[in-house]
Amino acid sequence: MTTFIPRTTFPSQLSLPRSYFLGHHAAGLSKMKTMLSSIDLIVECRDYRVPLTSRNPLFESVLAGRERLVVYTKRDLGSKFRGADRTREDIIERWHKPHPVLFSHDKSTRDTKAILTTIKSYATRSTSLLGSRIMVVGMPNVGKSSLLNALRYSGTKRQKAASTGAQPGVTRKIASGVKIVDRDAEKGAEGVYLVDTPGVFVPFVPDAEAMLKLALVGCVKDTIIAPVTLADYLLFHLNKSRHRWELYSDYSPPTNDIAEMLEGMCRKTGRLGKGGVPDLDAAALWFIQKWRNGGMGTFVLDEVTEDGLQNKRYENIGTSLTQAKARQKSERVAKTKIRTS
Ligand SMILES: Nc1nc2c(ncn2[C@@H]2O[C@H](COP(=O)(O)OP(=O)(O)OP(=O)(O)O)[C@@H](O)[C@H]2O)c(=O)[nH]1
Repeated sequence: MTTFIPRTTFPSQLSLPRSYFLGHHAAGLSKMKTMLSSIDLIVECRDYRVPLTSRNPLFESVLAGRERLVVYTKRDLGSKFRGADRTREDIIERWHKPHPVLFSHDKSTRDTKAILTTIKSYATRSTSLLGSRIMVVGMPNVGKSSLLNALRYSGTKRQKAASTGAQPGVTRKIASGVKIVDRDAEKGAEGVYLVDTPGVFVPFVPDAEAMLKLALVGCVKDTIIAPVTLADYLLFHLNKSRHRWELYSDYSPPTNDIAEMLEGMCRKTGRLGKGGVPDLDAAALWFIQKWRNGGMGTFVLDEVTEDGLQNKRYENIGTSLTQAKARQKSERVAKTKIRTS
C-alpha cells in the first residue's frame, strides 16, 4: 500500500479576486470615524482561526486614538475544547502585551463573563453622565453581533438585540447603542452601551492565500470564489491538520484530489444532477459549511508564531481604496502580459 503524502503548498491562484471592499464598508468606516469622540473603548473582533489574516489595519489607522480591546471570536471552531490550545493562546497574548486580549465562544458563559468584566473595568473610567459607549468593530461575519447579544444577555438578561447570520453583511448600518450593563444607582455607576457596526473588509488582500483563508472562514460572500477552489483549499488544510483524512474517510480514501473527494461526497450524500452526474459545486458548499459549523475538525489556518504579528505589520496590506484599485490594475496588466507572451 502506498503512503499518502499531503500537499505542503497550495497551487498559486493568479486569477483569484483580492478585494471585497463594498460601499457599505467604506460608508460604515467613515461614520465610525465621526463617532469616535463619543466612544470610550473599541472592541475589535478577529477570527480565532485566522488571528493574523483577519486583522484589518484600517481599524488601527482610521480609528486611532481610542483604547482598544482585541477579542478573538469563534474560539470553539479553532480549538478542540477550552484551554486545549493554551500555548497558541499564550503566544497571541504575548503579541498584544501590555494590552489584554480575550478569546470568545459566543455560547460560553465563562468567555462572555470574562469579556464583560474587562469591559466594565474600562467603563468605570468613563466620566460621561450618559454612561459608557463601546464600539464593536471587525471584518464581516467575524461574530460582532453574536458577541453583542451574548454580552447583553450576560449583563442584563435581556434577549438578543442584533440580527446575526451565516453570510457576511447582515449588519449594514451602525445601530444605536444597546445596553449591556444596567445603571447601578447605589454604586453610582452609569450604564454601558455597545454600538454594533457593519463588518469592514480590507481594501486589498496582498496574497491569494490570505483571500482563500478569509473566504473559507466566511468573511467574503460564497459567490465571490468558486466553491470547488475553496473546498480544495479546505482539503489542503484538513490533510495537514492533526485529523488528517479521518474526517472525510466516509467519502473517499486519503487524497490531494478535490474532485475525487467531492465525487465520493456527492455519491454518499445524494448530490447528483441529471443522469447521476455529481454536483461538485453543491458538495463543495456542503463540505465548507460543515467545516464552518465545526463538523469537519477544529483547527486554525494561520500559523501562530512568536513573531507572527510583528511580521504581519510590515506586510504591504492595502489601506485605501485608491491603493487597492492601483494594485488590482497592475496585477491585471501583469496577467495580460503573461497570457500574451
Ligand atoms: N461556532 C461559533 N459560531 C459563531 C460564534 N460567533 C458567531 N458565530 C456565528 O457566525 C456567524 C456570523 O455571526 P454574526 O454575529 O452575524 O457576525 P457579524 O460580525 O456581526 O457579521 P456582519 O453582519 O457581516 O458584520 C453566525 O452564523 C453566528 O452564529 C462563535 O463564537 N462560535
